[in-house]
Amino acid sequence: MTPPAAPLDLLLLPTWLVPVEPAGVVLKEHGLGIRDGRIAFIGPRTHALKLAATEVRELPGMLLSPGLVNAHGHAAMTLFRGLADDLPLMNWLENHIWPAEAKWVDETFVRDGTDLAIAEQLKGGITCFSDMYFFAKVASERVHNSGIRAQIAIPILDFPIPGASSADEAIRQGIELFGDLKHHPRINIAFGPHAPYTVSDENLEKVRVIAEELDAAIHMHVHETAFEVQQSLEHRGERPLARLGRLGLLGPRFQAVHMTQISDEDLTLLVESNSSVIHCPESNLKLASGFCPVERLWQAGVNVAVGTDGAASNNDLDLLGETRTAALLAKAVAGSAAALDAHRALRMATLNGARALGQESEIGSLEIGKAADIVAFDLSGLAQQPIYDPVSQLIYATGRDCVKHLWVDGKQLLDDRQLTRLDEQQLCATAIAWGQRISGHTE
Ligand SMILES: CSC[C@H]1O[C@@H](n2cnc3c(O)ncnc32)[C@H](O)[C@@H]1O
Ligand SMILES: [Zn+2]
Repeated sequence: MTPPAAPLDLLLLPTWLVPVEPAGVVLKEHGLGIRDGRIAFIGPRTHALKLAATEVRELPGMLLSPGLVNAHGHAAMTLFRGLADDLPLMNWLENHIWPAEAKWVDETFVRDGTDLAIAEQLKGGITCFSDMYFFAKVASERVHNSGIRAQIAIPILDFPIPGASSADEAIRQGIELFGDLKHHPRINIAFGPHAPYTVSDENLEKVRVIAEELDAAIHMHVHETAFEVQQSLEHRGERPLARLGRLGLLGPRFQAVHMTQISDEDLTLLVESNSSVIHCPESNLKLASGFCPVERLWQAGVNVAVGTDGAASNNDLDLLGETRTAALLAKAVAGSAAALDAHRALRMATLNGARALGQESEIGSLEIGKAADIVAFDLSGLAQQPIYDPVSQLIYATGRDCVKHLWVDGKQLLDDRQLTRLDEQQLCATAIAWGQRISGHTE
């Protein structure tokens, strides 16, 4: 006789359950059970109600989906939100953001800015984010404390940055943090060479060797603008992606952020290397950087995920809104209304993000055995009625204010829109104080 299964810790009974895998499926009258932080049951409601469960939550009018994965951002830059708007990339970076970072970014800044970013992301349905910012150890501590999941990419540039006096120093710190956190259940350390125009061949080679040795991901801004490609052609005689290919960086662990410029040769390199592309449409629009041809990449078989980029170039960390922008923009860029339909857009914001971060066996879809990283969207409001296809409604007609509950590893981090582990009022007060200091109102 097989012993009866242990009771579920939690049984969720939503109106719609969208597993994302298999693609295009919407389950009605179904339940999802969680045990020990993992998805232990998905099945018809009638069956679910016969199971022993410590807690049962009816979720009427709600759609349960995998937590959103924000595949690119600079978390602590929340404290620079709105500091330098309406500028093109290099002017924005060189004349505004890098000077502000040199003046203000220290461990306290990263602590407070990362906490603010985590809170904003949890409230927006994001259960996992990728971060690429200074003082990565501090960011990893904030992720650990908050309960969210993250990939933390160690920033590497040829020049001194806050927290590291050289690329060698940054790489050394990265190796140490990788070792410290290699068994962490929610944190992965990656290497983040900033961009082709800020990292030499010599330092890129070092990153390749270390990432290969540790089996770590490489996360990098690539082909963000036409200017970047043109400069590289003028000074090096090759396109940045081709250079990365020549140096051996491309591969399934490579995450190319932006990719607004894609030649036929670039596409072949991405496909053959099985690299992922991280699309950040709102940052690309705001900095007038260009358009990533998502549908062309998708049809060629490239894994495309979505990211917000930092709050200084977006200016929010709203991945649901970003996904809507991505879906709309993809149609305009492809010249086809069928490009990036709502179901594929949701897949891009969940399972593709998980895959880009090397996490698809753990997260990104609601499947038995995966971590219980789940979000409940409330579709009962008037702006969502009537509902023919709840996924269409979610992508095209729903804002992040409809995020009602959220779990990471089965732990509830958002309950009825309230953060369970972070103090929202305190976070606001701290952010306001930083804003006053930075804009020169005090001190
Ligand atoms: C490598 S640490 C982060 C570094 O990148 C800067 N940054 C933020 N957004 C962008 C972007 O869209 N393109 C290039 N660089 C960006 C950030 O300010 C830090 O200096
Ligand atoms: Zn970025």
